[in-house]
Amino acid sequence: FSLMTPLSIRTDTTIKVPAPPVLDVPEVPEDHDILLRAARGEDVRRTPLWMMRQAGRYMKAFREYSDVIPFRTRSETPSVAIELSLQCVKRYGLDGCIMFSDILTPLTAIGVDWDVVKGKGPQVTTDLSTREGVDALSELGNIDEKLPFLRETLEGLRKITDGKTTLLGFVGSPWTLSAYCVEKGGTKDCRAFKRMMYEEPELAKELIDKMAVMAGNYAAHQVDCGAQVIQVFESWAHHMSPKDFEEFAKPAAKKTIEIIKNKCPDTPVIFFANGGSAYLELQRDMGGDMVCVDWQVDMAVAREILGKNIPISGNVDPGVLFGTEQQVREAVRECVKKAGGPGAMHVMNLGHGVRQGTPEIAVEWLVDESKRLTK
Ligand SMILES: Cc1c2[nH]c(c1CCC(=O)O)Cc1[nH]c(c(CCC(=O)O)c1C)Cc1[nH]c(c(CCC(=O)O)c1C)Cc1[nH]c(c(C)c1CCC(=O)O)C2
Repeated sequence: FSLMTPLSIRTDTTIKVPAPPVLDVPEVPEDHDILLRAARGEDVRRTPLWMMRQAGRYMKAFREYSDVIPFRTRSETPSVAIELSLQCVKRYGLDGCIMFSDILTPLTAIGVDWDVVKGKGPQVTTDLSTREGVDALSELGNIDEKLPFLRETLEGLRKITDGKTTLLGFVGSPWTLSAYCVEKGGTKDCRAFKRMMYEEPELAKELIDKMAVMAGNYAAHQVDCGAQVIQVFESWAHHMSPKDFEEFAKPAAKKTIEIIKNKCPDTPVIFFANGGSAYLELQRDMGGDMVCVDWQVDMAVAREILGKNIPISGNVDPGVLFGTEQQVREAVRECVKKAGGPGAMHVMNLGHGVRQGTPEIAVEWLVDESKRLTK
């Protein structure tokens, strides 16, 4: 799609693809790359912030796209992906801009078919529960050839965000990606993948290992395209016991992180295990630079378990955004205080993604309160 052509998605709807956007937020010299610097553990004057799922359906401006353009078209058309990544940054002045994409996006390049179906969520159609399925996976290969939109999106975003906000890339963790594939989408109890893990542990580990290599190289490619920080999402940590995490997920996530750090030693890596705060002590040695914690653990407890020297990210309860202004502001103040005070090796975030239906004004309160707190 060229930037100026109208993008016809349905016969009854035409949505104009925006001209290349400018990021109309003031440049604050002392905040230049504040998120990047905090993720590296450097001294900063306040706690920087971004939010998981900051680009999403809670925003009216986003729904104008998501109501009419299917997910994959939206995330794989650079001009649209750039616009959707920036909407929330422009509106709220966030310190981080995460590219609009999905953890499933790279699966296409290794021969896995998937889509996001309205009302159903992600759906995987390739069968990866068998030996034949796992053997049939291809190597990631040349990403610029297989997923050309990625470079265009990230390079475009970096040009616009440079000096104003930090550009984040991301990947799914190998265990979560494998589970998504074997479950063929969302799941209540992860039954099919658990069966594979217990009945055929070697096959499950082979699949997870292939995902580990893919995710590491895919993330390194994002850095090559302009991403400044990488977050690794173990989104389904809540399906794991500490033992499962140690045996199946952790070695593979460490391998992904190791690949990224070997190829991009200067790029901070954040590891996030959603629902994994019950085994935070197992996440001290992931090999990344920062641990992001979910909202089920008190920030003071998380800080205690991880120690003062590990940069920490999180963990305001996304549900608080349905509360009053006072409650939102209080939650931010408490989180910053418990993490060690403004700028104390902490990146403010929610403990998981912004929920659908979240009032847009509540996000304004959260951002405003975070930015008010300085050293
Ligand atoms: C588990 C996971 C997925 N995708 C992702 C994760 C890890 C983060 C987490 O733990 O939540 C990662 C992701 N997905 C999306 C982003 C964009 C950047 C951002 O965080 O703002 C990111 C970082 C856009 C998206 N990816 C998806 C949406 C919603 C569907 C849409 O916009 O049409 C968005 C905004 C699709 C998707 N993709 C996935 C889910 C659960 C869904 C929602 C399904 C639904 O509610 O219909 C898988």
